[in-house]
Amino acid sequence: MTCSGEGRACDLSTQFTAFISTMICRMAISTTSLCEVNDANGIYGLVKEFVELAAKLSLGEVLGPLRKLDLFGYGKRIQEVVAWFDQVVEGIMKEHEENFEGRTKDMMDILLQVYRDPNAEIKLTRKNIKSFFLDFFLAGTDTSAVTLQWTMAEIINHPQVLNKLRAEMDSVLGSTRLVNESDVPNLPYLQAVVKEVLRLHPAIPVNVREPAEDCIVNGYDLKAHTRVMFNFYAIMRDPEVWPNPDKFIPERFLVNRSEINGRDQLVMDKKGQDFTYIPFGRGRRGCPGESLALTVIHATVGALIQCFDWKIDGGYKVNMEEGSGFSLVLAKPLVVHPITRFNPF
Ligand code: HEM
Repeated sequence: MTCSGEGRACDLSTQFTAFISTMICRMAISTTSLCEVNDANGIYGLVKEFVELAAKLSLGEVLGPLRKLDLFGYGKRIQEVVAWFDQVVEGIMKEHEENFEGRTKDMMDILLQVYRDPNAEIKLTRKNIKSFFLDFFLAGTDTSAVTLQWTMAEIINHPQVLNKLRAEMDSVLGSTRLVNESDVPNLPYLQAVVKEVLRLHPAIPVNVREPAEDCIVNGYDLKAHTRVMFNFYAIMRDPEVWPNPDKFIPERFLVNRSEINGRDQLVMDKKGQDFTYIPFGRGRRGCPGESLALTVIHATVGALIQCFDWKIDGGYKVNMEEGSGFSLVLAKPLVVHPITRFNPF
């Protein structure tokens, strides 16, 4: 709203990262003071550095026995970052232990309760809690933020999709109120758009698994502890499964109109319920944040569509080039001009 009021462009990439990081911090530790995206010593800064170093370290594994020498110093730096993260989270834990009266419980309070409970079914150590938070921030922030970027980029580049989304929202919500989470089941086209974005631009394009025992997968013998890489990106663009695999076609997830409540509606197709569609992985180690991520992404995209028109400088399309990093990112930041069309505040 501020960018729109001042008639200036807005860097949605940065805004989405800040938004998701703030949301996760609020849920996890009820504060946002340690979650500034630009604070190198805050939680997000540490997690970001950890990811970058971890990527360099895995690359260093190609050095074989030489990696033990830590030629580039990444191993030493990662230990320093982990020690600093440990210290920051220890501070948050102490603060939660000292001031828990009269507050709504957050995720840290619940984990500390289990840690203190001598009869708890699962014994948690302080280290377990810290590792959990590292995993949670690592896996939860960038993934949702980049999916929001790709979704807005695809919508801006496909005006016919934007018009269809607006028509659906107008018919379900009218023109006087903002979308909220409970509306999402009634917005199948919005769900299909996000689904198609996750097919084309999975936040985690490649995944690694390591079987604990010898096993056979698809006719291949795998020895225990063999690292296997899964290319989610290629699986979800397989032309044998997905016609026009590189095209953005949300309708592929919808079946023909049917009569529901006396009104014509689009209905979600079952497509994507198998191993050909796996943006969140599958099985025991599948993403535990899937429903949280989808809830936030649907409501956020819905609100951005309702409230603004989006213009690119010079009227060009968004550059969809892919960048490199832990998550599949847009190579260039998504900088756009929002023009207010509905202000619910
Ligand atoms: C669009 C957003 C997201 C995408 C595309 C995504 C995708 C994934 C994928 C592909 C995996 C690996 C699954 C596997 O190995 O089978 C994963 C794991 C994980 N995700 Fe997500 N994720 C998203 C959002 C979130 C959020 C919001 C959270 C929590 C706040 C979260 C927490 C986790 C955790 C903790 C793991 C590790 C699970 C484990 O190793 O057992 N994710 N995610």
